[in-house]
Amino acid sequence: MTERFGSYQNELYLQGLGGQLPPCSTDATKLEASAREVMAPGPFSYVAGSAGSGATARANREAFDRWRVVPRMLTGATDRDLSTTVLGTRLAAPVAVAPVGVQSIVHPDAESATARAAASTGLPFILSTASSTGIEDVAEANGDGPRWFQLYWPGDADVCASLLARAKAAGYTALVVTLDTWTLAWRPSDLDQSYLPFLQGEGLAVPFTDPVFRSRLEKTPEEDRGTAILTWIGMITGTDRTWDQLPFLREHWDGPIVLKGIQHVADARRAAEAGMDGIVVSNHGGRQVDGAIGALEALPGIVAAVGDRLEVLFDSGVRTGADVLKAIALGARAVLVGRPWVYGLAHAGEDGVRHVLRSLLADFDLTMGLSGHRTLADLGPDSLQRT
Ligand SMILES: Cc1cc2nc3c(=O)[nH]c(=O)nc-3n(C[C@H](O)[C@H](O)[C@H](O)COP(=O)(O)O)c2cc1C
Ligand SMILES: CCCCC(=O)C(=O)O
Repeated sequence: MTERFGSYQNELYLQGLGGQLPPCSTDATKLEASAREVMAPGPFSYVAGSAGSGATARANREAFDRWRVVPRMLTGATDRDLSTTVLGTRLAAPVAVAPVGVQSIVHPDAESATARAAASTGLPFILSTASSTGIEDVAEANGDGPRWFQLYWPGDADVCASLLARAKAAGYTALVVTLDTWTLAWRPSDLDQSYLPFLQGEGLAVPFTDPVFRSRLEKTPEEDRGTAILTWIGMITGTDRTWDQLPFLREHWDGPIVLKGIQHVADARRAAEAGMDGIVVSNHGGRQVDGAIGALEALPGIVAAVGDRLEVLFDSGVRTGADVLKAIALGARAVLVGRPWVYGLAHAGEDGVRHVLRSLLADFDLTMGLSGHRTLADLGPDSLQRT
């Protein structure tokens, strides 16, 4: 499966000849500034914001800057193959669309637009439990595209089992269990505006369409949206989870299971001992623990400790093709990308998401080639230098 992602560069130049400009910047580091212009203040600060002082979000970017690519020449890298297999899913490139909740606050087409854009670029779409579009509706929009399901683990075991059964039946092949957000962090940008996204718009379709969740309510979500939302938030936050509870997930999910939000080597080892199929080294894009290490700083040690026992994925701060290259060179099997495509969604719905994803892939493809790497297997610590 060789795909020329870099050809998007020519496509954009040619479109320019016809007077057509891209729907938003091709530079993900500029998208935040332009998204501020097109988004309402509450949704913008929710998406762009981070925990506390923002130190962790900054550390994520600084961590990428500390590593530099050392290009090689005359390696035959004009013909590249970026494909790989991640969690049993064959992918044209090692990139996935990170789970992001309540996308209806960003664009009315919400998760369906993102799921279509992901499918058309061949990247896995990861549906958040906190989505504004339901499990089955997103699966329909995603069509034949690869899709995984992200779980905020509800305290109510029957509700959890019901969500997992629906996700499985709707063709989501891997389960991504997010551990780092069992309650929301101190997020001053949201608090300054008293803005809680879950209370906006039509509500949360994943639980609202679930028969078991609905059976727990005195009034339906249609009759009393506020109580339904608060009941749901109560179910997915504050529950005391420990390592010994992971077998429950195995009992109810027969595909690959990945733990998202791992930063400590000891936790990575525990995930491997618990028989997990993978982990996502992530600090939730700096949105949870203020003052945490840059996520990329955690990656090499974790790969050294467990890389031969489970698949190590990575997110938090990926913005450019070089960032993808660096994370893969440091041992990640694939990266997840969050905010950049959310800004694409804000600018131009499905087209905006597709543009951001295709731009990242093109940048990655060209950077791979120009630095002399033909396949992902060519990447390793030798490709980088720490500055
Ligand atoms: C607006 C927003 C909502 C998010 N919602 C979820 C979610 O529902 N579930 C989840 O596991 N992670 C969620 N995340 C975290 C992302 O999956 C991912 O870890 C993070 O965005 C990666 O960092 P990046 O934005 O720097 O790429 C959210 C992130 C953002 C920005
Ligand atoms: C409890 C759902 C939290 C959504 C999320 O993950 C985020 O805002 O970062």
